[in-house]
Amino acid sequence: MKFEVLTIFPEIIECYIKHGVLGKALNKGIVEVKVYNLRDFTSDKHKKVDDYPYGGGAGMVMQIEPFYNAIMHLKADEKPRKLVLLSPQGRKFTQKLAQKFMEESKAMVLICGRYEGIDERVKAFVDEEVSIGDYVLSGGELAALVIIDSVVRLIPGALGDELSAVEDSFMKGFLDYPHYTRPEDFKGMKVPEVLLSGDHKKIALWRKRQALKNTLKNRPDLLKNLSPEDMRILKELC
Ligand SMILES: OB(O)c1ccc2cc[nH]c2c1
Repeated sequence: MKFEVLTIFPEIIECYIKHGVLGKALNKGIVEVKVYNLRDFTSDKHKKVDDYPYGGGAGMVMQIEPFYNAIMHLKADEKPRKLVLLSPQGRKFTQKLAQKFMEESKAMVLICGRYEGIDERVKAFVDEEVSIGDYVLSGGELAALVIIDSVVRLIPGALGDELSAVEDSFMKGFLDYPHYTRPEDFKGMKVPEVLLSGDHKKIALWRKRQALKNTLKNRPDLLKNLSPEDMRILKELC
């Protein structure tokens, strides 16, 4: 899987991808990330990427030319790639969309805007417009990193423990169960006895009950299409 990121702050992307799961996946050659500075695709000596909005209003708007030049540069190799614009107006990014991107795209271009937005005409050159959530961000770089991180975790072999990709919350349709590790007693805060019991059946049931309890409390919207067994457990909790 190859990601090509268009941004005016390449260091934001380059710094993050060196660490953790992404760093390991890069070292394994499972994923490649190339970052392009939009300022390298400008034609003036000041490497200008924004200008005042037509029609007036506060802030600056990113100009189309650097985006267009960068996209044409990438497309010159005529290889297929999905072009995704990160934008507050985009469709909501979900685990399901991450799975779709991983399954359908060998290469993705993640286009990061900043300022008050980008020239609307850029959208004529992209395939999708995606938002990671309903909150104000300073730019698309964080959204691009969220997409890269969540898609890479789904690539077979990207994680040391394949199970953790399946165990990650949202994959199962509800939130994760609580996790504990040593020490067993921290200032009187003890690890639940069941986790020390060695009874894997009991532990699995406890974890499922806790996951459903957390989901019911914080994200009841996720509680759809439960199995009859999960529904039975949920009813016990209500
Ligand atoms: O909601 B988002 O995912 C998002 C994406 C890109 C930009 C650029 C400026 N604010 C943004 C927000």
